[in-house]
Amino acid sequence: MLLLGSSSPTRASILKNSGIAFKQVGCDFDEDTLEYTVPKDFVYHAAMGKMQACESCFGLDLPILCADTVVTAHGKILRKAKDEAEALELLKLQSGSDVAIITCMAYKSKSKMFIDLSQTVYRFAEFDETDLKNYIESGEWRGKAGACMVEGFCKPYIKSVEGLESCAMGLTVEKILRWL
Ligand SMILES: Nc1nc2c(ncn2[C@@H]2O[C@H](COP(=O)(O)OP(=O)(O)OP(=O)(O)O)[C@@H](O)[C@H]2O)c(=O)[nH]1
Repeated sequence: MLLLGSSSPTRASILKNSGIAFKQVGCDFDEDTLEYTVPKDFVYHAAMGKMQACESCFGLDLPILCADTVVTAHGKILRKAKDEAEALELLKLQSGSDVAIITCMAYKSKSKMFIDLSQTVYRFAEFDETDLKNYIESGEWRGKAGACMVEGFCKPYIKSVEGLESCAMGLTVEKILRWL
């Protein structure tokens, strides 16, 4: 049993589908306090910040797992959109572009700690305007880095992929299975 220090429904479903026993708890860490502009630095410090916050709340009686994910396109860090206009802007940056989705995970127990920083690179075709409009109206983009949904809206537009889909969705579960 581990503590998933995350409010992410996607991360919870990834663990559930992989058969890993967990309890989901929230941890209070404000990523907006981070000023890193290099995507890998950002996700690393965000994941470590979440881990520190969780450990100070819950201790290590159960191992803790935290993670952070960003999308990058055209050298920009794309985080979660606040509203429809921002979601459209972030998705237009990804349309017809190469996009890297970077996830850093931190796992800590009383006896060991693992950190994994992985990325999955997609080459997307141009998003269809009507499809994009319907996706924005659906609200499915909410709570997702870059408003991106590789298993949903983005899937038909994938021209090539290098890396794991689980990493792109926010939890590189294949790595976690080796840690447990
Ligand atoms: N379903 C889905 N979720 C995605 C995808 N890409 C990123 N995400 C989610 O986008 C969110 C990235 O924001 P984070 O700040 O890392 O995590 P969060 O959702 O705020 O949750 P915390 O772990 O509590 O910080 C995570 O919930 C990821 O699971 C995707 O392609 N599909």
